[in-house]
Amino acid sequence: MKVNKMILSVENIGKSYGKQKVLHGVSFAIKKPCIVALVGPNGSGKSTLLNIIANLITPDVGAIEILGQTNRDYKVFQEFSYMQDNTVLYEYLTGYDHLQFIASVQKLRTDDIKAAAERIGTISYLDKKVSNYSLGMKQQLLLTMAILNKPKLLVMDEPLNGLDPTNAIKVRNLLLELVAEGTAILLSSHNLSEIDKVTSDVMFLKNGHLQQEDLKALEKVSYVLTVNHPENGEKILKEAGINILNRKGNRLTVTLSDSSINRIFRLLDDQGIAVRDWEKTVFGAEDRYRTLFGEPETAVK
Ligand SMILES: Nc1ncnc2c1ncn2[C@@H]1O[C@H](COP(=O)(O)OP(=O)(O)OP(=O)(O)O)[C@@H](O)[C@H]1O
Repeated sequence: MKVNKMILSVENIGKSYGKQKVLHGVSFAIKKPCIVALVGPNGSGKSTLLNIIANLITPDVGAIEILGQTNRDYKVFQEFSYMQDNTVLYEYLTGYDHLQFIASVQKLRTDDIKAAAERIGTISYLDKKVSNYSLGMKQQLLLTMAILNKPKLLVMDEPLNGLDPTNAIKVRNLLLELVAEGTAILLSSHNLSEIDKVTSDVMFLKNGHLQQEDLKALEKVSYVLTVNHPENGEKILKEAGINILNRKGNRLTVTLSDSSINRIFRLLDDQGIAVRDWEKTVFGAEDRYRTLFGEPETAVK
């Protein structure tokens, strides 16, 4: 019988730098090709965790397995890839030099370099030195390096950094294509609206503790209604059991689980309250981040 191997297993990882405890008992698993996002404020330990997974940092406690093998076994690197930030690039080498180095260490073919570079769109500038690359070109070279070995697990530190909207769309599409081809992706990002577009599976790192959530399960639809009598409107909706998130000026924010917006319009209309405008929003990664980390709300217009 064929036993399906876990793609990534992170078990009880703890790490301190001197007296500062950065990660506490972090555990999670990725069982199938999908995109999982790691989110947390600056200094929350995201890079430390990714570096531990890639065996660049040794944890104080805990164990990592990639495709059923310990991450200390060099063989896992044939099926694993880690895209770090552009500080790992050598300015005085060309893009091709970087790819050739990986290909020779991993015993890949020259054809693999060409295929990866064509796929990402780096082929036209591979013979230029990295010192001549823009931020976006460096990011694309890092991506080409990351997919060269057709990894089963791809870990990415801020892959959406420094990309213009056109390239951000390309990278998003690439990530979704890779998942369809059987790659599991763990990525850290500060770009919460980009995360919302590729996954609802988000892990939040807060004070070294990990909280894994499926945002789809938490998804709430809310409506901001502009009404002529907000106080009365709030009272009527509350009495009808509708959850009012807040009232600011003449705007009421209501969250809906099973009630329909038409019921709300009817309730208000029956009492002579006019809805002058309304806007629908869906609870996403950014809203969850604010709930957890208390970021200030966007100013109400
Ligand atoms: N080598 C090190 N020695 C001492 N402290 C370190 C070291 N590396 C990281 N730290 C500290 O550990 C904490 C977590 O850092 P880490 O870089 O993992 O966070 P991060 O979430 O990736 O941050 P950012 O979003 O800013 O990249 C920070 O307080 C940082 O100062």
